Amino acid sequence: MKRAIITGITGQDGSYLTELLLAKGYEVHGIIRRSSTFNTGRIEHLYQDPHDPEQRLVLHYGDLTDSSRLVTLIEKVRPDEVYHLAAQSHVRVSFDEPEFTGNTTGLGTARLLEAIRMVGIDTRYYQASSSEMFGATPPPQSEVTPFYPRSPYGAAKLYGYWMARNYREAHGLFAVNGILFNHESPRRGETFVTRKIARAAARIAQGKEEFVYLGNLDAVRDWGYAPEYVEGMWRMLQADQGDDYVLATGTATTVRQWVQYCFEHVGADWERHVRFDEGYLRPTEVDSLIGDSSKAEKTLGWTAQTMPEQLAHIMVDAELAETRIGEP
Ligand SMILES: C[C@H]1O[C@H](OP(=O)(O)OP(=O)(O)OC[C@H]2O[C@@H](n3cnc4c(=O)[nH]c(N)nc43)[C@H](O)[C@@H]2O)[C@@H](O)[C@@H](O)C1=O
Repeated sequence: MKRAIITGITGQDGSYLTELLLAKGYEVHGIIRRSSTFNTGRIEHLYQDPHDPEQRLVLHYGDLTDSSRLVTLIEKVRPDEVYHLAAQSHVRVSFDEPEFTGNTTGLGTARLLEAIRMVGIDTRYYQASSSEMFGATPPPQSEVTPFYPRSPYGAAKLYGYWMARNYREAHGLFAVNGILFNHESPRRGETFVTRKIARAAARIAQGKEEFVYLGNLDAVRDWGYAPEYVEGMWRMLQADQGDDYVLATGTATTVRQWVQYCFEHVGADWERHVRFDEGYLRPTEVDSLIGDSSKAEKTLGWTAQTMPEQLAHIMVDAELAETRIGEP
């Protein structure tokens, strides 16, 4: 039985990846941060009885700022595969908390890689790199596009990217960078723009809210469906050697178009309900991200199946179903 460690298991991607790996027969070890409130909502359906001998999901407390804990966990689990997904992942927040973002998203990666090297195990390592690393470089962006990060988050991710490459080249680690463009789902955090809008459209249609406050509607993003992207992560670690891959749909959508997709789906006029709040603007914006994932298609046989408009409908439908629960 293969064993995997996932950092960031409680997040959107962590939860879909856990489902995928359990279905493939893996034993999955997740690292979670201690909190006084429950933070395991996205994986609860997978983690029912810790005393069940059939239970193949094991959770461990740990944190990316705690190197000795990372060493003991790697030593204890001795994973065949490590998926490093944990990060302070909110771009806007990274402008307010640049040091924390650098410490977790950037240095946290160095701590994990160094833990693997210190324990000396033979494992395969997935680094959650990001299209934010391209920042100001115009689209289309591929594996050979120069980087120009425009936020503390993008800069921290770029450090992680180069650390993973360095461990591959200097220490012979099977390390992979998955340069993933935005990928969304009903499990997306509620402050990211796709989920925020899908949720608002549903609630406005149900008469629970009247307005949604947004920042820049002109930004262009390449939004794909998260469950397909975690399949791509797994494929990267099954390849013959460690390499870097872009995963994207190749489709450009503005935030405004996303608003239209969501509001049209519930039959509401978006212009009556969307208001501007400058608090959601960023000091520097990434204007346009559109990925070219032809290398992943050629090498891994991976292509995005769900396109942005269909994705918007999936997310709005999930919100409508969710908000109806418990209604009289
Ligand atoms: C690949 C990359 O993908 C994500 O980063 P992001 O693209 O910044 O995602 P977002 O959903 O926060 O913003 C998308 C766009 O939408 C604009 N926007 C307008 N109005 C609001 C607004 O009200 N809220 C937010 N959040 N954004 C807004 C905002 O200015 C930006 O242009 C993370 O997963 C990150 O971890 C990652 O790696």
